[in-house]
Amino acid sequence: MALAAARRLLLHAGSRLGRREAVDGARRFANKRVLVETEGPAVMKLRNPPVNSLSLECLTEFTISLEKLENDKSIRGVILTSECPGIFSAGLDLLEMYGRNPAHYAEYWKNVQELWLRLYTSNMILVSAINGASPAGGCLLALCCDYRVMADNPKYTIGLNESLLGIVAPFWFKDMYVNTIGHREAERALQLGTLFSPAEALKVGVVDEVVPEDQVHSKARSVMTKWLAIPDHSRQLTKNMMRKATADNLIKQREADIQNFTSFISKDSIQKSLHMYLEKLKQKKG
Ligand SMILES: CC/C=C\CCC/C=C/C(=O)SCCNC(=O)CCNC(=O)[C@H](O)C(C)(C)COP(=O)(O)OP(=O)(O)OC[C@H]1O[C@@H](n2cnc3c(N)ncnc32)[C@H](O)[C@@H]1OP(=O)(O)O
Repeated sequence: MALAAARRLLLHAGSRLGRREAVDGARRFANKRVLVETEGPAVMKLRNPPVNSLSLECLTEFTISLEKLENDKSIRGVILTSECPGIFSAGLDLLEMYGRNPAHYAEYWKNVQELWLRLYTSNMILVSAINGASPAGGCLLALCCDYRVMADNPKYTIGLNESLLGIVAPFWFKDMYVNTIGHREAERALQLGTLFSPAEALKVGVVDEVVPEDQVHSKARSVMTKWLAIPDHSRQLTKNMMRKATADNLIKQREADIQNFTSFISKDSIQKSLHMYLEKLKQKKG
C-alpha cells in the first residue's frame, strides 16, 4: 500500500520534472536513478551508483520512465545505457533479496516482473549500448532489447551468472536466454553461470555487435536509425509474434512465480549463500 502511494508520488513528481525541463528547452526528464533524453533518438541512462543495482526504487523509476516513453507517441525507439563508469548494471539488488521479510521479497519480485514484462513486450525499438559489466539482471535488461551493442573491453562481462550465487535464474530469464542463444548454449551457460567476455558474448550471440568503447553510443545510434526505417506496424506485429508466447508464459503464472521466489529466497540455505556472496564482494575490495 505504502509502495503504491510512493509510486503515484514518483509518477507525479516525474511528470512535473519532465514538464519543467522541457520548458528549459532540453528535451529530457529525469528522476533520481534514471535520466531520459528525448532529443534525437531517446536515450535512457541508468544512474544508480556505484553499480546500477536494480533496487526497488530504481526498478520503480525505470518502469515509470518506460511507461512515460510508451505513452509519448512521438518516441519510437530508445537506447538503453548507463551513466556509471564501467558498469551497465550489476543486476538485481542483492540487498533487496537478503535479510528482508517475505512481504518485501514478494513486493520486490512483483516489480522485477513488471519491469521485465514492460521491457520485453515494448512496442518501441530498444537498443542497448552496453558500456560496462552486465551480470544477471543487467544481462536481463540487455536481453530484452531488440539489438545489443557492447563495448570491447575484456574487463566487462555479461551473462546470467545466478548459479554462481547459489540461486537459480527463473524460468522466464531462462526462456529469454534460450530464445537468444539457443537451448544448448543456454543450458551450459546457465549451469556454469558463465560471464562472457565481449568477444565470447558475440560468438555465442548474447550480443549482436562489439565495438571499441568510444564508439558504443554512436554505433547504437546508427543501429537505431536503421531500425527506425522499418514501418512501425509491421515491426511491432513481428516483434509481438516472436515474443508473445514467452511473455504469456509468465503472465499466466505471475502469482505462483512470486510465491515461488518468496519461498525460495527465504530459505536459510539460500540466505546463507547470498551472505557468502556478499562477503566475497566485500573481500574483493581487500
Ligand atoms: C526462484 C528464483 C530465485 C532467484 C532469482 C534471482 C535472480 C537474480 C538476479 C540477479 O541479478 S542477482 C545479482 C547478480 N549480480 C552479480 O552477481 C554482480 C555482483 N557484483 C559484481 O560482480 C561487481 O560488483 C561488479 C558489478 C562487477 C562491479 O565491480 P566493482 O569492482 O566495480 O564494484 P564492487 O564489487 O566493489 O561493488 C561496489 C559496491 O556495490 C555492491 N554491489 C555490487 N553488486 C551488487 C548487487 N547486485 N546488489 C547490491 N549491491 C551490489 C558491492 O557489494 C559494493 O558494496 P560496498 O561498497 O558496500 O562494499
